[in-house]
Amino acid sequence: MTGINARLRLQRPDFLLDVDLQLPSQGVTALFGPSGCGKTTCLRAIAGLERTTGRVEVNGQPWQDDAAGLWLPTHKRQLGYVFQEASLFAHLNVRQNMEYGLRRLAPERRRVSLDQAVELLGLSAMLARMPHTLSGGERQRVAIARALAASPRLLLMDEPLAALDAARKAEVLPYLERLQRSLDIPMLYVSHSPDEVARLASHLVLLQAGHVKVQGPTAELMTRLDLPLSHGDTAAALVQAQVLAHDAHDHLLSVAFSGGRLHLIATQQYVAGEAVRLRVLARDVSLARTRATDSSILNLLPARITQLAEDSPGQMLVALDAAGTALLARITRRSCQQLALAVGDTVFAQVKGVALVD
Ligand SMILES: Nc1ncnc2c1ncn2[C@@H]1O[C@H](COP(=O)(O)OP(=O)(O)OP(=O)(O)O)[C@@H](O)[C@H]1O
Repeated sequence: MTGINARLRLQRPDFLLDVDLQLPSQGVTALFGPSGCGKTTCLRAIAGLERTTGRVEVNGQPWQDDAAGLWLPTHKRQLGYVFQEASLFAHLNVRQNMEYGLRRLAPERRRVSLDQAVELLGLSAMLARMPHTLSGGERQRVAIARALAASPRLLLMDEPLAALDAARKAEVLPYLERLQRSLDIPMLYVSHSPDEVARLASHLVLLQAGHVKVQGPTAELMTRLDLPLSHGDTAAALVQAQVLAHDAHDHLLSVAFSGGRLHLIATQQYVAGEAVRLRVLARDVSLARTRATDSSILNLLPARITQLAEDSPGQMLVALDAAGTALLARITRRSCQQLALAVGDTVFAQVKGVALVD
């Protein structure tokens, strides 16, 4: 069976983990939830670092099956584990650190070469450097490359960016995005950051007090008003679109998606037909009853209201359906009342800002 299936149960004095995870065989799945909900425990249990009852199967390979009396120790599970802090060997340089991870790996099990890992994480210029001479972000890139070079069948990442400052995070994130595009190794990624989840994960598991609250495609769960990701300043919708044209003079990229056309500023060149993923923040979307013709806003989309909910005092969230693509708008309660918005109404979504995700 393909995919990752993990049925895990662990009773601690004050905590019960009881989850049944069914994750896709490719791409990044984010494990998201409040502190103490069991994210790290899940990862450790899948890695065999924590003994739980249940069953773990990774793309057809059983790692644990209580019914069959099977429990593989961690070193027999072909996995990579990246922690918050890169735990590199201080006395080994970058190349030696990476080679260390390969000692146990039989040549026939190699699916990612050392060179490929070096290339993917942009490490070629620092192979001879010692860990203490690297920045936090560089150390973390080495730790990820080391985990990859061991050719894992599953890459487990426990808040790999959490110990980095904003600038270093911004430096490492593109490498992670590249990994999920270039490799077919599934990744399970623990994060507290809605921004990271939106940028990296195609699938999402929301954990709450040791249980799965919901699991499914990220784009879908991010726009459900009954779930936490749709609230707050980072609330956003993900839009799958196709490049129509790129105007190099105005740096304006025009894309098409199910709900119509969007225009955004992009300095990089894009080719017509290219698939792009966009993020539209709820706070960048306002609503109008009629199609404004004298607005500076280029992006105006007809959409149907599917849900309304209070976000914070005085603020409302409006979930929209733009011909099959979910969008979110955050507007004031006053505007909502003045426009007398109700579920089922057709409105015009004025989109002030659109960001390219990859
Ligand atoms: N070694 C341990 N012994 C006993 N209880 C533990 C142990 N490790 C974690 N716990 C408890 O198990 C629960 C789940 O912890 P876990 O670290 O998996 O949560 P988390 O979602 O990863 O949290 P955070 O986001 O803060 O890292 C918590 O109540 C925690 O206090």
